[in-house]
Amino acid sequence: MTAGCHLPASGLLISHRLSRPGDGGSAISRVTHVVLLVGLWVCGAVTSETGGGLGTGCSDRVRAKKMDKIWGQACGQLEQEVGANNYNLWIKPLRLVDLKDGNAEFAAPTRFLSDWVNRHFAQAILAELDRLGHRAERLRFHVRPVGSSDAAAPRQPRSDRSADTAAASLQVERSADLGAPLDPRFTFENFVVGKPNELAHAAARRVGEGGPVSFNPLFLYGGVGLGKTHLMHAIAREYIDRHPDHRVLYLSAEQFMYRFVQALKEKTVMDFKEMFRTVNLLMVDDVHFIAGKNSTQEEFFHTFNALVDQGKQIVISADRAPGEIKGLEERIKSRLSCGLLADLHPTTYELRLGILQAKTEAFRSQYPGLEIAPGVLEFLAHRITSNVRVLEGALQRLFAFASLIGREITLDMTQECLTDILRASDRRVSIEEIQRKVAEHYNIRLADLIGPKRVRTVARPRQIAMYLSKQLTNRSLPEIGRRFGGRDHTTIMHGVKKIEELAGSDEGLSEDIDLLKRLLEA
Ligand SMILES: Nc1ncnc2c1ncn2[C@@H]1O[C@H](COP(=O)(O)OP(=O)(O)OP(=O)(O)O)[C@@H](O)[C@H]1O
Repeated sequence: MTAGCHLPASGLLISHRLSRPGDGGSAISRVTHVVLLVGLWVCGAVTSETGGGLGTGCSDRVRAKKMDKIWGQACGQLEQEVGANNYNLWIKPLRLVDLKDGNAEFAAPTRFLSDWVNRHFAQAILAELDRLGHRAERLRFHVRPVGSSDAAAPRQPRSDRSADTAAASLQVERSADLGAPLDPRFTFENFVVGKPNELAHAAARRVGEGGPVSFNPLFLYGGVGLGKTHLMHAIAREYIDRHPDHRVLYLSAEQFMYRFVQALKEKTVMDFKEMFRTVNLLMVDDVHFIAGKNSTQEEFFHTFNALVDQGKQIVISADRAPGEIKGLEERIKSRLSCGLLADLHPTTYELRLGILQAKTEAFRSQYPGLEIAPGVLEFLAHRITSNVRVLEGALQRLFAFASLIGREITLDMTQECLTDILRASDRRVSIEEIQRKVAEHYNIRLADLIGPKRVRTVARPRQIAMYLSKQLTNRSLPEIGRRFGGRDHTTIMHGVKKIEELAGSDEGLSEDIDLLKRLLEA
């Protein structure tokens, strides 16, 4: 997809060239990370600059009527296809103004909305127009308040247009009442709680309730696919349900930067600030993205402070703790660490099994009548330890495969159908498993292995576990340190080096390590 901006005489025209259906994955299926944007910013700034008619006269009025009719026909089907929330939030505010030269031209209330539609719904819209016999290659957007003027209306005086801008703002704002286009699966009810995520889950629930702010920000962090986004969506959903009149802004740090840079370019920084500083709940995903991006960090810092000063809640997610994000300014690290840091730890066997059982229940309604043999879920929970996304994908594949061939899911089928996933998982072992195996092997308590005891009988196995964690996982030294009772990364480095040295001269130790590796990789 390519996008470009042109400035025709009548106003800002954003044009986007789209790949046709079949060129790539479905646009809708890619909508996983969602922004619920309830904002005045883009509306006010862009529309006041860019309102304007497409032309006047009788033929324009006829065309406008025709376009309304076509769009009316398309909308019914689109609503079904993208769901009521997405439809109300993103598609309903559009108005079709022309179909010509391979372009489907729309009036859109804000540039943000047009960008979003273009990224996520263009293929659905083009396909629907095609189905109705109006083939177009791409969408183009005239950014202006949709309700203010149609294709036939003359350009309005500036004072009238500002009233329309307010109307458009309201339209976008009201759409929040309809609910956010959040992933419907990412709810608290669907989140399986276990030891590794219980703190993060409890804190997320508290924020979702929207009571008095007790920790600000809530900082959720953890490795890939462990449920950060799931919890963020669940918070947003719960919060909106309980406070339909509040303003929630949920976006990735990348989007924050993009919006900020755009505001700088368009000299709309004040609107940007206004939008971010008037929300009740700000949620920023993947904050590590702004590391090293100085002016974005600066703006983020001020936004953050302004909201905290007003007692507004902030929720942040990242792949690691603030102190471990390289390139993040110290003052931001310190602000982010002021609230509650909730770590989503790697899953345990019990949690994985619980998640598999819950997902199996959900799949049963999708694949009625499919049986799953005893032991299959236990096998998967034991073998696939990398992350929940992979686990979920494996189960989905199994169900799809079994339903195709119409047979019960057995252990043999599982091994055959998931060879690649199992092989890839074999290479990944969790630090927790390493610790457990090492503790078992040396017959010491797991708590001692992780704890502060310095006696040799505990300290040496601990170093072996550190060494194996470095060798068999892709965790960084600080991450390993965290899982060894919050030890500093230099301690881990020292432990790893010590074992490397000793293994060269101590045959018994080297055999022990080989045996442990084989056990862990079995
Ligand atoms: N405890 C859980 N219960 C149920 N499903 C879970 C749980 N943890 C993760 N999942 C599921 O695993 C998948 C991956 O989770 P999610 O996208 O939230 O991970 P993430 O931590 O945001 O990963 P990334 O860092 O890659 O963005 C989702 O489908 C989510 O629903």
